[in-house]
Amino acid sequence: MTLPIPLVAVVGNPNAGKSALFNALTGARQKVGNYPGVTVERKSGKLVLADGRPVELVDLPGAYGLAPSSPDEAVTRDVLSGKFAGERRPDALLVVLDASNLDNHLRFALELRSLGLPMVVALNMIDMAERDGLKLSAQALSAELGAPVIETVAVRRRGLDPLRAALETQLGTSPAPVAIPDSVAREARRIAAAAVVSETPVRRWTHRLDRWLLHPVAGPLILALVMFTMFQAVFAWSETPVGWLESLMEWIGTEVAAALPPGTIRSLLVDGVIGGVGAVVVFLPQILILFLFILALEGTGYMVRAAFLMDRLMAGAGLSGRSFIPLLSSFACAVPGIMATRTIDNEKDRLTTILVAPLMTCSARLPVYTLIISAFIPQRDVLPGVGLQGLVMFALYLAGILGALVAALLLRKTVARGASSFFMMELPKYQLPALKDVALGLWQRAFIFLKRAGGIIMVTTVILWALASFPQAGPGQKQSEVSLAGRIATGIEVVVKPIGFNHDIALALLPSMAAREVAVSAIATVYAIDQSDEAQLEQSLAERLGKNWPLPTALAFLAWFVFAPQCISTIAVTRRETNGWKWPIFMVTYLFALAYIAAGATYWTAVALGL
Ligand SMILES: Nc1nc2c(ncn2[C@@H]2O[C@H](COP(=O)(O)OP(=O)(O)OP(=O)(O)O)[C@@H](O)[C@H]2O)c(=O)[nH]1
Ligand SMILES: [Mg+2]
Repeated sequence: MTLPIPLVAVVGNPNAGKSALFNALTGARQKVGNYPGVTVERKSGKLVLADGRPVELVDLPGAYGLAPSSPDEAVTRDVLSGKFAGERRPDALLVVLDASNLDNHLRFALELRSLGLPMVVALNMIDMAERDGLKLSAQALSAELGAPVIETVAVRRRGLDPLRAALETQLGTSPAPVAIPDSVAREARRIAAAAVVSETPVRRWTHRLDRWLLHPVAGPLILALVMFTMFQAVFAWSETPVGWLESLMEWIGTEVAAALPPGTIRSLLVDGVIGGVGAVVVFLPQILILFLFILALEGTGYMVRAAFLMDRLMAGAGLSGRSFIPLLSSFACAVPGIMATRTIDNEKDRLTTILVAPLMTCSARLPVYTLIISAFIPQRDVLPGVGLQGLVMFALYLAGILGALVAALLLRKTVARGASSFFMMELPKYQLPALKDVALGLWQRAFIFLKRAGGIIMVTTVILWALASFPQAGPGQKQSEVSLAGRIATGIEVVVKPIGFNHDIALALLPSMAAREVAVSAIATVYAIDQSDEAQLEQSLAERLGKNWPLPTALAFLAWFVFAPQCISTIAVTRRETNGWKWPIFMVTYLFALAYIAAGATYWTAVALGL
């Protein structure tokens, strides 16, 4: 009687609850070792069957199938096929399935049947499935799979006795190998559907939608389409309300100008406050439309799916899915985004996320992009219903995202080297977004934006107005060149001329460090101060820009704003979150370098193309 005790391998997809079940079954009788040559733990333990026979249980790394895509999965495959040196081939399998995710988990089970080993299936996490309103039939599943299926809740030790009993009957049998079906996914879906006794409609709909929305090919395409539609809407829906706000600002400006005698005070109010800050405020509708989309998508449960889809892409850039939420909130503003990185426990992951967060297009850039796009990009459809302006906006956001992924990849290979961690998220059920949440979110966004306009943007614009108004130009001189601001700009212009920037832009660069929107109010103010004749007042800022700037310059300016660290608050919060000046200085340097190169490349390409 020196036969080795039977070896049973616990197999299944990652997160099926294999380790939880293994622990519940083996209790204290566990041993931890290493698989020779690989850094994967070998956990084994003893289990005593009802008849007193001992069995050795080994907990294998999670895998999605027999074709390995990672070293962990290779260990699992090799152990199962008996090719792993130093490990004997298991005598039976304990296959663990997540009941609430059955169609995905069944794929591996269908492949495992081809091994011809005795098999017992643990239908685990049955508690989660029940909570979700899903009732399954273990018998039906057992009939389909040709193996005993036991319902378990590993963390509550539910179903352990029937599991041991099933192992007892299966051990020693030798089932014939079952060929792997041609379409494993389809067969898995069929079996999963056959095992469903009842299901709440919400769960059924969630499942049906996810089949498309999380599909490896269709999913990312749909995500791109959703984003694309969002930017089309930002332009298409905002035209009328922006027009109203523009007329309102113009009316206030005319009334105030008429009520006051010409002079410094009138210029401060009309050119600085109303002309400058007003030029930013008119973009409120666009910001609200953008956030209407983001909030509504969040409310439906789709945003988490977007994170799930992005996870693979981000892993490719060395970021984990955990970075998604901080990066997503950076679309509103990099400051809360960088603060949200505190949820990332891996230091290198966190640093990388902080360093690339400013590349996500924050809402402060929206007025700048919109102004330049409406001034230079013709308002026409490239395809029926697909506006060119929205397309350019989409491209700018995409450029920021791609820039962030490439930067992350490079940072991960250099200053922030290290392994990234895997992230598992729970996908909520789909629902209609709560109107109240969306309304509240929009109100908050509007409030933040108007507070910025009345605060930092107004203060910076007024300072700029003062610098741009004095000293006053004599006859034949241009105010924007003689003034203090003008002279500073002439100095900056030397540095930015090679990338196609003009005096207007040079003047806007410095004050827009306070808040990016100031790029708009600064140019508006300087134009307002400069213009002598009333006829020019009639033109919108976009119209005037369109006449004064060459197209390559405008495009270079856009490229600059995609990458430049044009914001002091972001630098300050980076200093606070990284405890020192090293990383903020690094960030500012690489982003300015990137912006300079991108703007220059854009300018010279546009010039070469004769635009
Ligand atoms: N509610 C519930 N949670 C469970 C159950 N079984 C496991 N879990 C939880 O699910 C998570 C994953 O369980 P693990 O046992 O680590 O899963 P695993 O299959 O070993 O995962 P990998 O080792 O990554 O392949 C843990 O948080 C467990 O506590 C269950 O039956 N019900
Ligand atoms: Mg495990």
